[in-house]
Amino acid sequence: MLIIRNCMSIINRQRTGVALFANGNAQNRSQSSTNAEVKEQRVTRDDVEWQNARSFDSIPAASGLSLIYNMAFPGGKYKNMDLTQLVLGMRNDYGEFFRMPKIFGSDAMVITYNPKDFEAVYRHEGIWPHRPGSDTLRYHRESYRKDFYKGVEGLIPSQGKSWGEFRSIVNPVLMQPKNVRLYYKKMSQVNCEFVERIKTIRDATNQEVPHNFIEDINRWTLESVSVVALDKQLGLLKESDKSDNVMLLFKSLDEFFTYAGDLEVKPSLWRYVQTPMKKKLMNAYDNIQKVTLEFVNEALVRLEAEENKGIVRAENEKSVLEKLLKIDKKVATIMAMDMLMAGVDTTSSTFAAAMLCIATNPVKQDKLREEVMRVLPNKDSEFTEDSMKNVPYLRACIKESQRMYPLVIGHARTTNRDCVLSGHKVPAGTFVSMMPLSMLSNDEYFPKASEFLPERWLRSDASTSKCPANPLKTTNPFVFLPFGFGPRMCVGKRIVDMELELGIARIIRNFKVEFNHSRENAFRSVLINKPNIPLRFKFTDLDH
Ligand code: HEM
Repeated sequence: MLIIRNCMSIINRQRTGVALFANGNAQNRSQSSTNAEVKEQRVTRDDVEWQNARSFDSIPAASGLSLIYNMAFPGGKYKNMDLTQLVLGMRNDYGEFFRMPKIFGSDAMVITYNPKDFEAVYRHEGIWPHRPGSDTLRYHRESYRKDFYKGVEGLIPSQGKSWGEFRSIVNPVLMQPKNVRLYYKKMSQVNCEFVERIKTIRDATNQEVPHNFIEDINRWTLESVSVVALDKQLGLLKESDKSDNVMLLFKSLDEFFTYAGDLEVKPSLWRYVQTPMKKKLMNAYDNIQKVTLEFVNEALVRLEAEENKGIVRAENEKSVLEKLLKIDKKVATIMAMDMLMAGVDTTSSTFAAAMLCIATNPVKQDKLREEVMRVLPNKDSEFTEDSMKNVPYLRACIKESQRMYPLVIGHARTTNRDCVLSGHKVPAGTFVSMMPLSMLSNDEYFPKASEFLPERWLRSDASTSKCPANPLKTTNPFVFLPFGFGPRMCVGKRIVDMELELGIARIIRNFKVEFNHSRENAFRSVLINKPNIPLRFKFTDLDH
């Protein structure tokens, strides 16, 4: 999710005319200090590739003023475009490789649509890749509520190493067999509640869920990520059981996405004055912080009570939250907040994409159900680690839907070494935005790209040399990176895998799913690609 912010902040600086004129605000300082640090650590290259490359200045440059006009002013050709349209429009106008000039205090930036460049950037990113995060969240933590955060940056606005620490804690916990079983059990409970909710909200005559089904999906994803972030179920999928705090958290997470999307993408004066939307966003951040802190305090009381009763878990059986609490309560709270903020709309959009693809491809759905029936013989069977190792078609369906409806429009890094991109010298410290978007639907990279073909992600049987390579396989792995790449790839991937695989399997085991409405413009790019049509799926109960 963060990645898109980075793409956005590139565009944003060009888009928000006023923002370009200012220098010296907290956000700009953070960004430039990162770039300065990178430049200081720079290892000078003197190899043949570097010597032969053309200069940075010879990279075709977009005119800053025309970009500002086109993005921000009435009549500008990019003015009313969503991000996907903007990115495709700019490629048409400026080509596959160009730079945004160093104007009005912003750093020079390079935008590339060339997959060889993606590979070069990732291959040179080292173990601590740089990528700026959310400006509004950083402002909340570094300025607005600095007394609370006291320098703990968290994951989302991370310039530093929080994500490395998080990954080193979370991934081992989610790999311990005992923990995996426990999380499977908890997530299965959430998924069974989701199935029951679908049965309750669907229309009794046509079996379709209401037009605002995305809200129910959001409830499900928040409930699922809370199992990890807060060691707690919130009760959002049931009619009773919801405390005021839970509803405040749900509402504030929704507001965060709406307002941050608006402020970080569209022209806004928020960096200089207290706009009404900035006030609302700061209020949403305050509420997320307050409720998360209360839930973390609750968890501490729970754990203390357990300890007093003599219940002691071995180190390798401790939950993600317990491990984070061992570092520090504040760190645990901030990391939990970030999991909640990064883990709802992202997973909901990806789930919606998968369901749209599965619902509109009945032959693939039948094939998927056959596989699911083997691991879940009954509607209420339990998932086991072994069963989840045997669902290649389910995984392929999810991957293929991420290709057809990608969550993000691109990826970004501030290079920490000199790179040669599209034959040009790009010095360390340059903000590079990589845009694979149009390639995901291009036959050159994905044979029969317009078709939903999960088979392209299945391994051909390599045990026999007679077996031909999969002809549908992508021709370039750097084009499709739904969770990013390298040390800085999505820290939530393991959690997402569990949520989506278990959730989709349970739904396909319970229902035949159809979608009998138009899918035109099914998604719209705001910070991420979000569903743009009513998700009126038809869920028909399976007989057995
Ligand atoms: C299907 C759902 C999701 C997708 C497709 C997704 C995708 C991404 C991508 C592309 C990135 C940038 C990676 C890079 O630059 O290489 C990212 C970063 C991140 N994601 Fe996710 N994400 C999803 C769900 C989640 C969830 C559930 C969580 C939390 C538990 C999460 C937490 C984060 C965080 C904290 C970062 C920033 C990490 C950093 O700065 O190093 N994401 N995600």
